Amino acid sequence: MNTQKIFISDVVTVKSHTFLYSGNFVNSLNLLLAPSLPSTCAKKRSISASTTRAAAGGRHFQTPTRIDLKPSCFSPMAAPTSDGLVDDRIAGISSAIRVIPDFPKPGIMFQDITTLLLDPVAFKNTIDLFVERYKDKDISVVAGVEARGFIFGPPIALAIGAKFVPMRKPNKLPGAVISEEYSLEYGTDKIEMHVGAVQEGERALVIDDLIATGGTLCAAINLLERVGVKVVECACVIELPDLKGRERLGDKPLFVLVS
Ligand SMILES: O=P(O)(O)OC[C@H]1O[C@H](OP(=O)(O)OP(=O)(O)O)[C@H](O)[C@@H]1O
Ligand SMILES: Nc1ncnc2[nH]cnc12
Repeated sequence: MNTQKIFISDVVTVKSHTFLYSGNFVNSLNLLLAPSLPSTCAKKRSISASTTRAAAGGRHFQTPTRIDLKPSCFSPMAAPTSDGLVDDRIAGISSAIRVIPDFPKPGIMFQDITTLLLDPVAFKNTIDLFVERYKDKDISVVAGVEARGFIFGPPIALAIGAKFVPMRKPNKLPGAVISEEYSLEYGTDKIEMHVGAVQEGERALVIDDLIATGGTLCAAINLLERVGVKVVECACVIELPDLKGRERLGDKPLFVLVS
């Protein structure tokens, strides 16, 4: 395996939460860290058509219609595995993630994992890296956060012999639920879990595609801990470190592949 040394940051706690898509600052990060990226990374894309989507919690985004699904810019850097070494599969995962400037609104560099899903090798490597890490950790619950945690969570759960528990946006689950509210830039949002999906004393992994401010993962952790589940770790494909979501998780370990 080809490896290189990488710094891993520690986990600390912050209390406040502001929801934001990681915009300007990730933009500058990409430009700083990836001087060899195609120049289209820095340019605004033309929007050929748009539709308005009302998202959960009242967020309204102008959604550009795109023509191609080929990677046009790449995530700037591969993140470490737990031992401070970079697995050589990480570079392929990183380069399969497309970055869309100005989506869903101007100034935001959207980390698009749909291109990762189009690459069976990179997608499998993503799942394998998580499975290798969690297969011997006595985890009985993989909790995935809607929507993109539903893509990565189930194959990990199947591979490690755990159940998959969806943590859904409000009013989607048909049975009795417990809810956890969390703050957004403007207003609040909520995630919900079915009552009885997990039992006190179980050990859980929380999985999502990306951590930005950390509000979503915090809410997922709180939901599980409220019913007596031990959250062993949170795992994401992507971390946007400058948004300090890791700090918001307090002493809860966070494992990411790409940042
Ligand atoms: O760390 P945070 O600041 O909480 O942000 C991270 C969350 O934001 C994105 O989901 P989004 O809320 O856009 O929902 P979606 O997956 O349904 O599009 C992402 O998939 C995470 O779940
Ligand atoms: N920049 C970003 N790309 C994709 N999902 C996000 N969720 C929050 N910020 C995001």
